[in-house]
Amino acid sequence: MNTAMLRSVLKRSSSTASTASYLSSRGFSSAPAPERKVTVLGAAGGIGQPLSLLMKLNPLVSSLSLYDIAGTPGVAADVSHINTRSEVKGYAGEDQLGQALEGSDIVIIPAGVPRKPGMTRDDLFKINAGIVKSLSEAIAKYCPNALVNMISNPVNSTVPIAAEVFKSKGVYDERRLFGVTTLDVVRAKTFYAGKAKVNVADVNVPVVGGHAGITILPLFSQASPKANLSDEEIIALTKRTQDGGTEVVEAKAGKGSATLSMAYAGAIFADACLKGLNGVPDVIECSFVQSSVTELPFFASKVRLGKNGVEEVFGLGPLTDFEQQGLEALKAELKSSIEKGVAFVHGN
Ligand SMILES: NC(=O)C1=CN([C@@H]2O[C@H](COP(=O)(O)OP(=O)(O)OC[C@H]3O[C@@H](n4cnc5c(N)ncnc54)[C@H](O)[C@@H]3O)[C@@H](O)[C@H]2O)C=CC1
Ligand SMILES: O=C([O-])CC(=O)C(=O)O
Repeated sequence: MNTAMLRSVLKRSSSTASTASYLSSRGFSSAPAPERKVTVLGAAGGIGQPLSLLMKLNPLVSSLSLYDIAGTPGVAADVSHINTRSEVKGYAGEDQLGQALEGSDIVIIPAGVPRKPGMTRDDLFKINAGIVKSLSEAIAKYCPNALVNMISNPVNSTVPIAAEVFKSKGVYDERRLFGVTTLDVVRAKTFYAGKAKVNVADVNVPVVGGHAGITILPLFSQASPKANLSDEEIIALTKRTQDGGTEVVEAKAGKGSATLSMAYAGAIFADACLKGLNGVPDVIECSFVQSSVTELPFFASKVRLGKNGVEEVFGLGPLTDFEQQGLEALKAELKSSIEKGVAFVHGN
């Protein structure tokens, strides 16, 4: 995939018309893009490898730093031969983590264990909470101003863990911490396009709430282009979006969870963050961020990305009765996942 092809892929998947028009009419190919360092933590993993590939294809990246506990020299050597803008460096093991992070504008975190059939995302907490805590401590030390894109599950808890670590180190800026929920949006768009028989490239669907089971709430009433779907079809689409991760976990039958679609979604979200940092106007994506949209301290909704990360958190807009019920139903689980993350950092 050359730069033009990548741009066309990103254009097609953009959640906003303005982002799409930026890509088509105001791309950085003619004007030099600023230097940007992107670091992937967990770069040798199932998500990390294809995500590193996609970030290597992104012309907005000048330096690509690939870190894992092992295996990164090979991934970095491989990816580094691709003839695109960024310079690639691989770092393996904790003593190289500082170097990997220093000067990062964006840190993407797909480090941690994935689900096996029968597990919930919360079952990953035991292992991943500790991984995310120690990586967040390193980010606080080496690149406290970076935008953090949290992919590691359970996102509903790992984002609050990172927030508490950053607070404890005195570097928390709520505008710079994101739970990556883009895969929920990617799925909602795909499933909606199939059911509504519309061109998937034209589809937009906001997905709000969190990133696990019923906390994933797609707002199909706000989907565009409009389609005349029955209540039963909307219920089925909602359930399929909520269970999208489990669908992949079961199909992989013990060999992990979504990696390729997640790498794609992670690349879309990081690209949006880069554009925001670079001052591109009206870059809007859904993300799990600190929020006052509901009474919960973190919540996924549409956000506007800018030079400092989150510039604006959008409200939910008008909801149908079905969506309103879904919103009320998700709150208890999301609240307890957030509290579990906070409690983990404070040792209780
Ligand atoms: N937010 C989302 O929508 C999604 C999140 N995920 C989550 O992403 C995570 C990663 O999934 P996969 O890539 O499939 O798993 P994987 O097991 O294939 O890769 C994880 C990588 O993390 C590395 N790692 C472990 N501890 C580390 C540490 N302390 N520092 C740096 N790297 C470390 C491992 O060495 C491995 O290379 C899982 O928690 C999974 O549940 C997966 C799909 C979607
Ligand atoms: O389902 C999982 O465990 C991985 C994930 O978050 C997703 O695919 O949405």
